[in-house]
Amino acid sequence: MQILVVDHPLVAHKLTALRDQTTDSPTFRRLTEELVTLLAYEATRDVRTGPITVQTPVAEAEGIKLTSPKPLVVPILRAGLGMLEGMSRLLPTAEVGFLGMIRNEETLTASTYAERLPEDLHGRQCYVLDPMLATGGTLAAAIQFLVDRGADHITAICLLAAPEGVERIERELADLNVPCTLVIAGMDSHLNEKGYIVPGLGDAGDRLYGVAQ
Ligand SMILES: O=P(O)(O)OC[C@H]1O[C@H](OP(=O)(O)OP(=O)(O)O)[C@H](O)[C@@H]1O
Ligand SMILES: O=c1cc[nH]c(=O)[nH]1
Ligand SMILES: [Mg+2]
Repeated sequence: MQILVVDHPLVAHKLTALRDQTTDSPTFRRLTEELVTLLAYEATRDVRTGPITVQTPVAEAEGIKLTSPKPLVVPILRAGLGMLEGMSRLLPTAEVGFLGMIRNEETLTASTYAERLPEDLHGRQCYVLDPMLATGGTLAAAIQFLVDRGADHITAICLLAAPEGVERIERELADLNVPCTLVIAGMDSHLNEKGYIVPGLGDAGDRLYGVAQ
């Protein structure tokens, strides 16, 4: 897996504000959207394009356009939903599929509770959105799910990752014959005993949407 930590002062500035526990939910949602748009700029460098000629008022110009099939953006509910608007701003013509996944906070095992994706993903580039890559169980399962449906190019966009989670994904998906890139705003220090990213930003879903019951 190729890993890209986006090194930019605006990304670092917004990420710091996001981490701050005094940042309220509306501000957290806005910062998440802004950060994702910045990350998406880097994450879409490999988006598939083809040549096109357009007529300017002056002359013909050679250019490019996004090709078919359209890229598929896959936010992982709940917290990944907070990243969709920021991604759509950059890739408005992409299609969107949904995966609902929850991590059991005792066992730290991820399970899927909802899925609304095309049955056939052959030839599709997929952009997975999830703010937190902690133990890596959720993202590893999501990537495997998309590859099993035929996706042939995966880019995961996360805000924060823990080294343990990245290692797990690299280990579990070592035999994947699909190019896989991870784009993140920051690589944090480690996981604590509860599987939270340290220093992290807390529970991303709760900070976006309030405490789940
Ligand atoms: O790398 P992992 O150890 O699997 O943990 C990361 C997952 O945990 C969070 O979701 P959560 O299960 O809290 O669901 P939520 O988005 O509904 O809050 C986060 O958004 C990831 O999906
Ligand atoms: O630090 C963490 C770990 C998992 N999920 C979160 O929202 N935050
Ligand atoms: Mg959560």
